[in-house]
Amino acid sequence: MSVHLARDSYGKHRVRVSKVRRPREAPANQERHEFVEVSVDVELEGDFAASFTAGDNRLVIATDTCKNTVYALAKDHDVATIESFGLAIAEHFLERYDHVQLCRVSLTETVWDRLGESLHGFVARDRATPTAVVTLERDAESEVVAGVAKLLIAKTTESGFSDFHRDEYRTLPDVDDRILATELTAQWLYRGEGAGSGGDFLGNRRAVVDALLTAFLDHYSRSVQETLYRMGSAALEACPEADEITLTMPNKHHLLAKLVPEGTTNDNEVFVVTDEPFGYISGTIKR
Ligand SMILES: O=c1[nH]c(=O)c2[nH]c(=O)[nH]c2[nH]1
Repeated sequence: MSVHLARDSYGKHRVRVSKVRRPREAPANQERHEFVEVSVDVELEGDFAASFTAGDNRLVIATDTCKNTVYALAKDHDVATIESFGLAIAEHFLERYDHVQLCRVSLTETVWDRLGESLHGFVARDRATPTAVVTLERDAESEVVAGVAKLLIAKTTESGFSDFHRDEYRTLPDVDDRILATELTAQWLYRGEGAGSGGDFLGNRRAVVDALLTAFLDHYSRSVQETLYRMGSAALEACPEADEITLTMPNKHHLLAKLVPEGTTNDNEVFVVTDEPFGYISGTIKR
């Protein structure tokens, strides 16, 4: 039997690093700190086939070395955005190692919000997580996919679902007033110029998330599908540098509860919240 290595990559995942930005103008407990935390996945492709097929490790940059590199770069970089930090990491691997052909860096940020007015106290936000996937390949256009995950949003009216396909399997009635709830994931793509280290990733991120949330609310939703398309279109309008955006919007169902005693009315007030099964709607909108 003849086989060959069709594709390979390797690297280190979940390199978790935090950074305190300190002005160093006063004692630690009297100066205002900034605190960021990022989980980084580094993947390399290049001249590594021999390590798979012949046990030849000479060109292998150990995954442990990949991990050390992330910490080393975190010292020199301000980690102002995960997009720019990801670019710095990917650029390092391509510049330092001629035999690396492609470096993909995937990052997830744990956002620490300032605790009140404290100089150095923070509380973690476990929602609306910023994400980024940076892919740099030799002699190819750079690509940065910025995103947000776990953005749980709901509206308690201005949503319905009716006039959908009728056949013998359908039991769901038309409804013109329901809860629309979803855990939004959005990923928008920058290519070429827009994917450079000079990109305004933070400003664009704010504009995209703002546009998504505004568009979630600004219309009567006839379906998750329609709302997804309107949200994605608004995001592209708000961020000219992004070429396309992919949204996934699982339908977090809130079903009208049947109340006892028999005959009690439920005027759209009490709902059964179900995790499974759930509707899953996704779409990519391009310019
Ligand atoms: O917005 C919706 N889209 C669907 O495709 C669908 N299917 C369903 O059962 N409820 C809904 N709601």
